[in-house]
Amino acid sequence: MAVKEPRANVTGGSCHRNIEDYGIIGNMLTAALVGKDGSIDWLCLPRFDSPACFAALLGTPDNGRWKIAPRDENTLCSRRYLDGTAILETRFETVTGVVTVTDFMPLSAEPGKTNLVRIIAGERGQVDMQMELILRFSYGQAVPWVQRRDYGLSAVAGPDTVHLHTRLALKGEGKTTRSRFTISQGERLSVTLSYHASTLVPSFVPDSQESLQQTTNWWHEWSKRERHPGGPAHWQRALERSLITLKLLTFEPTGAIIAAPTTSLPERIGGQRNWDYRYCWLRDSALTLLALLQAGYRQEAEAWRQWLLRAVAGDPDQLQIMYGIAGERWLPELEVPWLAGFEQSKPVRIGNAAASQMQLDVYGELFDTLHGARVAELQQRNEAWSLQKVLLTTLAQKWQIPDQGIWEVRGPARAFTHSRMMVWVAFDRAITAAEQFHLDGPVDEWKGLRAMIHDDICQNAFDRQKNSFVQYYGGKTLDASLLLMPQTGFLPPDDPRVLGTLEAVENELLKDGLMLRYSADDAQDGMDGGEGAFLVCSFWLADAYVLCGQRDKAAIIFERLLALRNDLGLLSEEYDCVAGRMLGNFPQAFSHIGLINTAHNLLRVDGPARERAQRRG
Ligand SMILES: OC[C@H]1O[C@H](O[C@H]2O[C@H](CO)[C@@H](O)[C@H](O)[C@H]2O)[C@H](O)[C@@H](O)[C@@H]1O
Repeated sequence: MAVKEPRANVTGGSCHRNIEDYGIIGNMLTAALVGKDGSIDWLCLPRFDSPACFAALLGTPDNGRWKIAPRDENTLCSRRYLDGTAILETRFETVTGVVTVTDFMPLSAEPGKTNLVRIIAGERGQVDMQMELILRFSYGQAVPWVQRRDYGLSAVAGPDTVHLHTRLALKGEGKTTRSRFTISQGERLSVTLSYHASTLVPSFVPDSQESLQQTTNWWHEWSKRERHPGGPAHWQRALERSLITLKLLTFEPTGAIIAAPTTSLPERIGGQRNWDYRYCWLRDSALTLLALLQAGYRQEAEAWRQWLLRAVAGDPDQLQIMYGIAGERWLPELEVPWLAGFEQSKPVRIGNAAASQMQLDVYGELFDTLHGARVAELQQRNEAWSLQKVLLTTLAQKWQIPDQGIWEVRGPARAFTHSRMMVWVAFDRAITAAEQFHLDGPVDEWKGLRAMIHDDICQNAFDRQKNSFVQYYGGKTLDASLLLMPQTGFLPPDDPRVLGTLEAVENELLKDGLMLRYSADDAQDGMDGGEGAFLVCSFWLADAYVLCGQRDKAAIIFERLLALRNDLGLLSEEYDCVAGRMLGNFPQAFSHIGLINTAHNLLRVDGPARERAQRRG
């Protein structure tokens, strides 16, 4: 259901609205963020990780945007996705009438070509409208060569060409293309932006209405495949939206899954915790895959496994924690000096230096996921098992090396408890896989290592005074990732050390009812200033409650988290409880994975947390 709300100051010159004011549309090659005010402020072409041609999200309108909205700024705005689709409809109500703008990206038949269609429909009375198109390639910097065409216009900037197809009268004003028009009840107009590489031939959308129908049908077919766990209607709607959002974060040509389609949406307004998430983290994508798999989406799981085997192929010592969407390894981190940043949160970064970090937990996530895939009877692949055996040989040598941990700290490397626990998971799942599926390997040796790692963690990471495990060996601080202990099967949920940790984490990291991932003040994570509550950690708290038999508390926190979603059902990475607004990249896979898993944990006796714990050897 669309939520009607008054719009304040959303059509003025500044682009800065809240993160939750955006919706996402996409075609599994790239994605765009559409503001409540009808402005598309973020679009990278041709791929998720390509330079943006609309970058107003991280700067000013002059960094590129495409806005279609009533001329009258005094409008009521509401929006919704068409049921079971990624097609976004924004409805504007003015004193003279009502108009809807329907935005979508048809699925591309040719890789590298993208169309973005906007259909404007008069619903009641008459509405005076305006369109403003500011194309700035190369992350909001390069002004293209624009030419008028009988179908609209073409714009070329080096490797990139777009065409605008429309019957609207266009007018060039400075470096902006504008159109003013009136739409009456029953009238429909459409504008399509078509992208292709400058050396290729364009592909047009001949009939926008037909394309809308085809795109709707495609999404309906996809949504129908979902395995519903039942539950209250609003939970089911939330699950469906989260699954569609995860699907939008998959890169169809390779099967890669990105962490989020944006870069540098800040984890603290005005701060420097601004990172590029348009890449494929082994951790995030493995967890996405498990979430898709349990909802019945096996095809995506198989495609990701193929991506994985290609990406990590080669020398096991060169395993990275993240890759580009085609498996690229070199993701140098650069700053974009001409973009002012979301609400002046600088720098804007592209690329991510975390790619060269050591994070031992990824081994555990990989092994857990590959084991989950085997259990789900995805097609068996011998090369996957060969790769796993080689990785364990490397891991056996380096599991004691301090690392950067799940949170990718930029401070000192440490013996992080979560990293070591996930190393234990890697050996544990390998043992289970070998025994359950009769796969060959030095199982006794692995069992010895598994026992040694377990003892090591229990001796060095448990603080008797606090009656809790701690973030790293010898440390005093806590970490929300410790909540995963019972669901990895490392210790049973009724173990007094697990219950002690749950209580300590609640006491120290639960702020305003939401979880911090750690206390940034004493974490020495290499960055200044704190950050918001990290949403996936609150879902983990709910999962721990379910496992520890505190289901009512789990349901309360789950409802609280559902209420934080924006009016379209989307979540960013973090939440600022004081300001009551979203923080961090958006929409973020991690947060939506959390939502899906917790819903299943609450609804099914054999939910994913319990299922995961039972994978223990
Ligand atoms: O907080 C510092 C780090 O923040 C980012 O990493 C976070 O996002 C990743 C993708 O969702 C996730 O895998 C990781 O656990 C999170 O901490 C950023 O990408 C890093 O460069 C940065 O060091």
